[in-house]
Amino acid sequence: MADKANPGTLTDNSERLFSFGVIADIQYADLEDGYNFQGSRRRYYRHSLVHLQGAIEDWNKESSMPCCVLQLGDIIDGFNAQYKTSEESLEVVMNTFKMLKVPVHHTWGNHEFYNFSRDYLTRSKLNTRFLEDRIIDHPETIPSENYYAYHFVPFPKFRFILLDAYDLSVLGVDQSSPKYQQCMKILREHNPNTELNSPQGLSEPQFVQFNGGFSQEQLNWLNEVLAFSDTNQEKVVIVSHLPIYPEASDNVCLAWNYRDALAVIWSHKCVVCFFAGHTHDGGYCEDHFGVHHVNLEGVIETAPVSQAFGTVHIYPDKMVLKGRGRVPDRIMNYKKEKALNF
Ligand SMILES: Nc1ncnc2c1ncn2[C@@H]1O[C@H](COP(=O)(O)OP(=O)(O)O)[C@@H](O)[C@H]1O
Repeated sequence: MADKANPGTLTDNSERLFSFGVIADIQYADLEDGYNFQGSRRRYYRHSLVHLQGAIEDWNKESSMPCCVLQLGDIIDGFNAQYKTSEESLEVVMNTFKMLKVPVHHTWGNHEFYNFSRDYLTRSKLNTRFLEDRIIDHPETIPSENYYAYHFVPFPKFRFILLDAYDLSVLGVDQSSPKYQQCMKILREHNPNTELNSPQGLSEPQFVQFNGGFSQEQLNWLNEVLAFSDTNQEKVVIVSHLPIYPEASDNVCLAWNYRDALAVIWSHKCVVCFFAGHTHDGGYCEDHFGVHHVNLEGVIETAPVSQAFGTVHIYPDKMVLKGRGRVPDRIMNYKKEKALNF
């Protein structure tokens, strides 16, 4: 929980192109503090809203205003469903986000599905697909309605892709639906435990009920968007609630078919970094293909004395994460041949 000694001295403003904000796992609930399942980490359900307010104040005050904020999922806690406060709590958090002067892109995590069905989410303010950019004459880059994913271009030559890591999941879908049956089959094939949230004894511990995965349809779409970005020499940032790179994450927290997502990403040269939430502890690794995997520290497990959010500044040759509180600063260089000429 140690805060950084010397944040903010990473680089100068001279060649900065644009910036964006990142925040993960707010998990707000109007409840007393609690603990995670293992009882090892305190969860500050009420204070998470204060953390969000602080983050928004900082982003609004930044000298170069971020173009947008990426909310990496789990915006309210699953406990809200138990106390029948889901809609009320979502309203409280969304009203807080209204203070932000720039658009926010909302990702969906497991806690969204503890509180709401997929149909409800699709109709809710958490569906920010209206912020997508469509590529004229390239219909293969338009996502289908079967999953919640889209892409947008906040700055020329930089494409952001928001992925649906619960596209394959038993959460939020009608138990009588074929999709539920298909996903339950996948889960049970990999997890023989009676308690499907338990990874005990699993060779692939990510196959638990609180995770999910990417359908082949979504991966095919991702492949098309990345092919377009390669052809047009774009840089790509990908966002998902679930992480996909084992060395940057707790193995239990990975997307079910993280290898399939990696295979698509690694078959293209355009992806610079992959942001995820879910783990709460944070993590980072640059993979062998030069993709930077950042797991953001979760707001919910951040003590009131600290903070957990960041601003990413984009330069022609790198992205620089300026973390606040327990989010560390990171310099994420593009591979040499990938540096942009501006
Ligand atoms: N090892 C485990 N065994 C059984 N159930 C678990 C285990 N870990 C988590 N769970 C359950 O899975 C659900 C999600 O876990 P939780 O840690 O709260 O997720 P998140 O980190 O997304 O908040 C909770 O209902 C929790 O009780």
